[in-house]
Amino acid sequence: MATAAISHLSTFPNANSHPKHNRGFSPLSSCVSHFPISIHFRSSMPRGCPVRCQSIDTNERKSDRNLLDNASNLLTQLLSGGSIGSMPTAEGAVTDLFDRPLFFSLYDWFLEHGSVYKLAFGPKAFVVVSDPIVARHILRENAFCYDKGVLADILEPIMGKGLIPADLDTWKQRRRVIAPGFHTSYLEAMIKIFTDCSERTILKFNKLLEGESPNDQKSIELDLEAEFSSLALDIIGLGVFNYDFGSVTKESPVIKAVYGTLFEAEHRSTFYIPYWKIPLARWIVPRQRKFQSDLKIINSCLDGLIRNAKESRQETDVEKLQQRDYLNLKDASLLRFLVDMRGADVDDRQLRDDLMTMLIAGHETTAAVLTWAVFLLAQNPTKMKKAQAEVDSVLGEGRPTFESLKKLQYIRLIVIEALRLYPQPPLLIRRALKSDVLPGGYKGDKDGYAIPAGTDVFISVYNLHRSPYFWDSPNDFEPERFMVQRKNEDIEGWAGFDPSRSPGALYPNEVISDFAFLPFGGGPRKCVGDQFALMESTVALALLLQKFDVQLKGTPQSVELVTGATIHTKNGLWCKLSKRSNLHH
Ligand code: HEM
Repeated sequence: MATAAISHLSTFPNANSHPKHNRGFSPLSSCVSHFPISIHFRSSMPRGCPVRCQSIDTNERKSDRNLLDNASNLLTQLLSGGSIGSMPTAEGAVTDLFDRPLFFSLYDWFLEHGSVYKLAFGPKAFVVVSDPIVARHILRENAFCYDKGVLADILEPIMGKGLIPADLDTWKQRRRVIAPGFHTSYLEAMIKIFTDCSERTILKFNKLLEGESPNDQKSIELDLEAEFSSLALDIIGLGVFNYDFGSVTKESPVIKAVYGTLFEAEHRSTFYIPYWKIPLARWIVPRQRKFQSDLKIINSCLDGLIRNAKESRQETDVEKLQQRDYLNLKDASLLRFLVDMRGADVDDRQLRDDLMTMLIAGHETTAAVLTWAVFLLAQNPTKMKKAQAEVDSVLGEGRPTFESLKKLQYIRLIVIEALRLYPQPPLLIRRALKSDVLPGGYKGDKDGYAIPAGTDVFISVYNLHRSPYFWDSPNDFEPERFMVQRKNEDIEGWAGFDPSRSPGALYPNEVISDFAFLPFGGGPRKCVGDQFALMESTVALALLLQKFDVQLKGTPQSVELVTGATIHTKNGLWCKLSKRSNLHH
């Protein structure tokens, strides 16, 4: 049996001032919970473990166990958690949850207990999955045996019946209508929007550089996480409902309301008691009153946009809609598509839920990808230079197009590698609607593991992406790893990496890797915006590197991680930005 297997994908032959830090909000206000979790686990990273989470000595942890942990495990055995099958159990863990982000602890227990284990947590137990074969079973093969569990409860007040929390009937209906909206001509038109918005950000940086002391100023210090957040907000507004937040350059009540809502989503995902469900809480608790008022501001903005789109409706068949001349349309947005589609009439409330869901789902996730890509590149100057050389040779000083994106292979792989090391969200959440038998997975029980209806499952994408069984040097930043093809010969039930399973794919995905790489989930609930987000990140990163050299302001260790759902920094990604010294156009 091979111990370590395959980490590589082949080349793709066919692939030819953010509210949180500078607008007077709390540092958490930018931290969108795309898919939040109902356990409080916000914390800083362990000292000396900034980027790479290594396993902590098990004995040391066991001796640290305290009463709380033991009591919690006893409870788990006595109550519902004890009824979850025969799998290994991670015990004595509760204190770990408070010291650092949950996904770090889940990684250590994965190495200790294997790729399917039970996490005893007070009266509840969760099954933690870190194996591609088991993930494939839950997400694809038996997908409709699971729903989103606690996630849906938290998101419903914000997203209503949008795709992420929607019940199965609504989901089926809306997914069929929304997914075709992300067709190729739409994505090509979006590249122009990604470029326009990125250029606005770059102009701002240039102005800051030339600003106060035009002669001396060689570099500026900036929180790039905040800047990426503004950029991603502007892009999602234009792409989804043709609304320019203009947040790169200004503040507005709507922008503040968006961040307020995101802040509340994160708060809810990390707070034990859902006090907001108590009658009258929404009127009495000040932060709940603020949340209601933020929602009202966003909703009335979205309602206005829906009204306008409906007034100018031109009803057309889907095929005709996809053939429109997107590059020259004044409004190429998804809202236009959804409103104009023949036979897809929905009430305004549903449309608003759809838009809100995409606004939230597509904003901080993409900002996080850019943040970690820069964080990783800044620590690897040779790779940064290699990326810049690619941008110079493909783009020169020009703007990206769909064609040039195909040639920016290294930039695309940097984006992908950033998503491997920092998946957003690091955990996928499911609840079993019926009893099920999970496969044992690699090195697991051959008979699998029976779980009863109601079992909460975490698929740890973080563990999958850093699994020593499926990746070489799993904690290293190696975008090149995706360019080497190797076949799996040793792991039964896992098909290995094979790009021919997804011909023409610009980016490695879960099909090519047979669920070892899951940045956008998989199966029927897979992200609808994956190509949008990947192209957006590629364009923004390419344009940044075209113009600037980036260094971290402090040490990598000083960048502390926190997570509500996306992995983000505690105090911003402070960088030094200077104009490229090696421009050779
Ligand atoms: C890098 C950026 C992004 C990442 C990492 C990401 C990740 C994900 C993941 C992992 C899921 C599956 C969740 C699950 O199975 O529980 C998902 C679902 C979803 N994402 Fe994204 N996403 C990103 C960007 C976007 C964008 C730009 C949009 C829209 C414009 C979007 C819209 C959605 C929607 C609507 C769903 C729910 C799909 C369904 O249940 O049918 N996402 N995303």
